[in-house]
Amino acid sequence: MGFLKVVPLEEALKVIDSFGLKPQIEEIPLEEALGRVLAEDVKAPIDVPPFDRATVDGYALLSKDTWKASESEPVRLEIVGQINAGDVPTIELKEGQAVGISTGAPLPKGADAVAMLEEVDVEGDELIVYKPYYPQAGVMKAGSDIVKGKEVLKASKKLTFKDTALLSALGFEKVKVFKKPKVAVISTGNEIILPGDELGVGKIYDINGRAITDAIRELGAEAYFLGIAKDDEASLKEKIFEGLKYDMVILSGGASAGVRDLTSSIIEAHGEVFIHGIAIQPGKPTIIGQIQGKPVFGLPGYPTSCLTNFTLLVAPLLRKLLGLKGEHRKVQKKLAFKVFSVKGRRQFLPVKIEGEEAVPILKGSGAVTSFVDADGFIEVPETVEILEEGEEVEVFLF
Ligand SMILES: Nc1nc2c(c(=O)[nH]1)N[C@H]1C(S)=C(S)[C@@H](COP(=O)(O)OP(=O)(O)OC[C@H]3O[C@@H](n4cnc5c(N)ncnc54)[C@H](O)[C@@H]3O)O[C@H]1N2
Ligand code: MOO
Repeated sequence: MGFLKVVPLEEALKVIDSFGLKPQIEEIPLEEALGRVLAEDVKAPIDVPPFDRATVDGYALLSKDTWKASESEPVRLEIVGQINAGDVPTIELKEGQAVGISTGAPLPKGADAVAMLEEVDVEGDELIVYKPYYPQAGVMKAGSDIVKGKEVLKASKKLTFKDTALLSALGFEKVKVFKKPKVAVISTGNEIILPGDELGVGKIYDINGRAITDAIRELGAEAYFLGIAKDDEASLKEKIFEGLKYDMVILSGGASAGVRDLTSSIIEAHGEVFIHGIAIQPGKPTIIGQIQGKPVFGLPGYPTSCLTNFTLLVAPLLRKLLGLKGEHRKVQKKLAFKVFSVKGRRQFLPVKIEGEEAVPILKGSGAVTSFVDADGFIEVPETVEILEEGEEVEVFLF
């Protein structure tokens, strides 16, 4: 067993593209839409508010009746009833009339302003008005918040509570969103145990399973952690086949060329291995294959290699399936100190951002803190061996 052929990153990305996975759309209740990605542009089907409504408790009236009103010469209007929020107004106001109205109630026909309760007096069925009211005073016009037909949300938007509030205001009971891809996650290795298990000699707690599962969830997709497969054919095969219930399978560990590294031979036995080895550092021992038409990724065991390759290979696929647009977020920083890189391998160096500086983390890909402490990574091309202190670098944020 050995690496079949180490290929450039672009070739690995082409293979992933050739799986031909496309975003799927589903309609879900608004109740479940928070955090989901909108699959279509949304136009307002109604005016908001849907009717001219009172913004204060008081009296609806005809503004022109009040234009001559003053403290010394108040205007008297006849009170002809009361309209409360939720009522259907049947009254049509005529000159010289006013009607009691509560905040949120629809304005009756004829009325074009509302006088606040505190500003008027009532004597019997007479309203005494002491100042002029201009048209629309105390009124929120139909469509003044959102006008019918306006585009309010764009496809590919991850819905926040503000967006779901907007959709609710527009009366959407259901929303079209992109389906969440379902991903099976498997850690492999006789040495890997789960938190809660006793830490025997030679054992280590699982990092990759947790990291990948939660990275997938953070993107908005569904992750199913199937636990740890032992380094034997039966155990690995069982977990991989369990994983084929989902849209794709991600394994970590067992991807390099050691004698125990069975992942590649199992994929080959039941499907195809397209790639076994990518010319990047970290992350060289990576497998991309398929079984029963489902993509199967074998990521390296070293945690930082595993997470880097998840970020470079799997996350873009998941983002595409989730309907998310936009490239990796990048920032320009200055390198905090000189670093040496391996010639002939494209390197992704984890860095921490401190102010205007990108500080390289040199603990190696076997360290969990290489990615936990990192804010992102910088790319060093194959041809570059030295990056100088103070050099401008582009940091791809995690
Ligand atoms: N002869 C060669 N050996 C190795 C090569 C190579 O090119 N030729 N590459 C090295 C590099 S680089 C990497 S990266 C590792 C990756 O190897 P595997 O993918 O086979 O991973 P394992 O051997 O299973 O594990 C490596 C390391 O990571 C620990 N590990 C594995 N899974 C987890 C997990 N879920 N959580 C935490 N830690 C994990 C494992 O215990 C090992 O210490 O191969 C090198 N060897
Ligand atoms: O490829 Mo390993 O992933 O260099 O650390």
